[in-house]
Amino acid sequence: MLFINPQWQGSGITNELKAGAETLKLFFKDYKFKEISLYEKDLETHHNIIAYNSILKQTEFFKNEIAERKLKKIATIGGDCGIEIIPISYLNKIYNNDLCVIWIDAHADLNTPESSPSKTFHGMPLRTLLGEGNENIKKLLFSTIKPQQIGFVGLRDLDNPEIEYIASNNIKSVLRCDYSDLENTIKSFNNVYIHLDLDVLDESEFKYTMFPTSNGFKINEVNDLITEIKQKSNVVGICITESKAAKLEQLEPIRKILEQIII
Ligand SMILES: NC(=[NH2+])NCCC[C@H](N)C(=O)O
Repeated sequence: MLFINPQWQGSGITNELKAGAETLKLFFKDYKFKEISLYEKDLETHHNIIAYNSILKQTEFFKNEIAERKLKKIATIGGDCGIEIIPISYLNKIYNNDLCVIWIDAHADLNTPESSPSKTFHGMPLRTLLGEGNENIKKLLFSTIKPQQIGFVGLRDLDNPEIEYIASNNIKSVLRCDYSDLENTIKSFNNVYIHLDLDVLDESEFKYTMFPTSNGFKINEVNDLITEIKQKSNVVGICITESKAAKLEQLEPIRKILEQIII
């Protein structure tokens, strides 16, 4: 099942990811997808999270859409990375924690509301999934994950508390975009979830993200990695986030990657 979740409120005060999701809807117009409704009121900061009430509501919308279907696989297009807390916690629950989460991203998204420098929720979803963060948001999770379930690929813009969390919890983090570096982590589980934030790509390859930066991966490298993970393991979930491309032609260079969403 393919979901399009245009949640942008987790990325801060501009709604460029909403336009990004509109473009992605056009890109995927021939596929059957379900769009998650937006709730764009209540954008004030509470509990150290920008647009707190709106994020709570959107998370609830997504949760309800997933809870009423008996899905074994979930594919999602964002929106911001904050949407991940629902499909990952759902799949982790139905596969009894036998789920490896491969997080291909320039950012670790491991902030708590207190440690976050920006107070934007898209920097917090993984820490939330690990069971820390805002209580009301945590109540919406289907389950929580453990640090050993995570494999980071391509982190290059971290906050100090994230660096400390990764080190003290011994989380696997590789800097090359190469399956062999991840093989042992993936093979410890029977099921895999792939998270792809498009900002892991080098800005010269794709710049339509909220944080385009240099020293990123090439489109082909990321596409090959996803292909290999799909060939060698049971991918039960995938999500692609943070595109603000406002025109279809801006998505053309990443067509192959976007088509990987079909699992
Ligand atoms: N999903 C993202 N693009 N996250 C960016 C997070 C940036 C920064 N680490 C923060 O927490 O504010």
